[in-house]
Amino acid sequence: MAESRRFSIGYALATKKRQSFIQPSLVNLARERGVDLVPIDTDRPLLVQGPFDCVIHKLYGDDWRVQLRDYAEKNPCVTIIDQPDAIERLHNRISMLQVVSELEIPQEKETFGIPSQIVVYDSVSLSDSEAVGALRFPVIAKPLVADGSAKSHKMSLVYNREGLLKLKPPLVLQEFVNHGGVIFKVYVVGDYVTCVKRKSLPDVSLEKLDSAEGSLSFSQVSNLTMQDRTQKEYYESMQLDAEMPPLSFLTGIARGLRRAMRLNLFNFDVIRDSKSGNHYFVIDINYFPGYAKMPSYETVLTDFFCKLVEKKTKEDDVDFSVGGHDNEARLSSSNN
Ligand SMILES: Nc1ncnc2c1ncn2[C@@H]1O[C@H](COP(=O)(O)OP(=O)(O)OP(=O)(O)O)[C@@H](O)[C@H]1O
Ligand SMILES: O=P(O)(O)O[C@H]1[C@H](OP(=O)(O)O)[C@@H](OP(=O)(O)O)[C@@H](O)[C@@H](O)[C@@H]1OP(=O)(O)O
Ligand SMILES: [Mg+2]
Ligand SMILES: [Mg+2]
Repeated sequence: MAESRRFSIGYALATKKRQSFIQPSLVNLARERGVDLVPIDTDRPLLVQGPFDCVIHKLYGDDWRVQLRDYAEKNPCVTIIDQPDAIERLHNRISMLQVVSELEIPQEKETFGIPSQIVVYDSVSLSDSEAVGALRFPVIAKPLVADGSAKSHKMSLVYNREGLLKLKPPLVLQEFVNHGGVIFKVYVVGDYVTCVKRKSLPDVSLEKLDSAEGSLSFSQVSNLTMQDRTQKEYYESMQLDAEMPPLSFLTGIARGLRRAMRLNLFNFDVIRDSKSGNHYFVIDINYFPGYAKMPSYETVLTDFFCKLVEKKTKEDDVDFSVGGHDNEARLSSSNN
């Protein structure tokens, strides 16, 4: 990167996300390496802001989509990370995991899939034996829409049919898989992939299943803050000895997902089936997750920003903007 040339990356993030992601340590490191991180004021039209070399964003709603589309049309050289249409797939818990089922990756020692699940659109279907008949209890009831609201993270562990009746569709009923209480969060930043362990829901024994009544509500069990994670109980209650899945296995899934979804910034949650030991389930994919909780996030993100702007200067002829059609080619070329 030429020393005199500086690059500007605009970020459009909700307040909570801005507070966690835009840390001085990230801003300073990026600045030292020639990249200025510039806030986008969401109360003013995007079109009058900038100039930017690149825009990163995590905002919901049609207004933002329209603004981005207009901006990209007028600024075709600005790289938009990521395309709203591609992000949209992650706002529905069925389309989110569909992409996992469609991945064609040779599976050897370690195998993966998604838990059995059905979508329920109305309360009548909750008492319909045919609709729920094929599911094995316990199940997790998840709101169908994953739109970033607190409501979209409210889940219930349901032990039996009775427990289904008080739920509020539209929702996804997904079979609960015993997995030893540990979840693997796989973070993807462009072609960088890393995995961390977090605490998850404990296994449900057959005795518990027989004796438990109805359902149990919970929300974001694995999304603890930095402060929470330094607490003694967190480490004590977690099986720190749980072995990580091989990184090459997770990287294979990550690359497949990145290519299929045409996304650069996401993470996915993986659990290991206690019954088999080398079969894994992908249970959730999140756009622009809590990267500040990822080890060395400043370096990883700054490397990604630098690669983006370097590539942009080298490949000005490749369209990576909203509505562009060359993403696939560009993603594959950076996967090497
Ligand atoms: N099928 C499953 N089997 C066992 N545990 C599960 C299953 N699905 C979800 N869980 C547990 O419930 C938690 C929440 O589920 P999920 O990750 O789908 O919700 P979320 O609100 O989208 O989470 P995030 O905060 O990662 O966005 C998981 O982290 C895991 O502990
Ligand atoms: O800040 P946001 O609202 O984007 O919260 C996201 C949260 O990140 P945070 O840790 O920065 O809060 C993520 O945590 P990790 O997977 O990394 O643990 C994950 O829970 C996403 O599902 C959340 O996105 P949402 O689904 O609500 O849009
Ligand atoms: Mg999750
Ligand atoms: Mg999620």
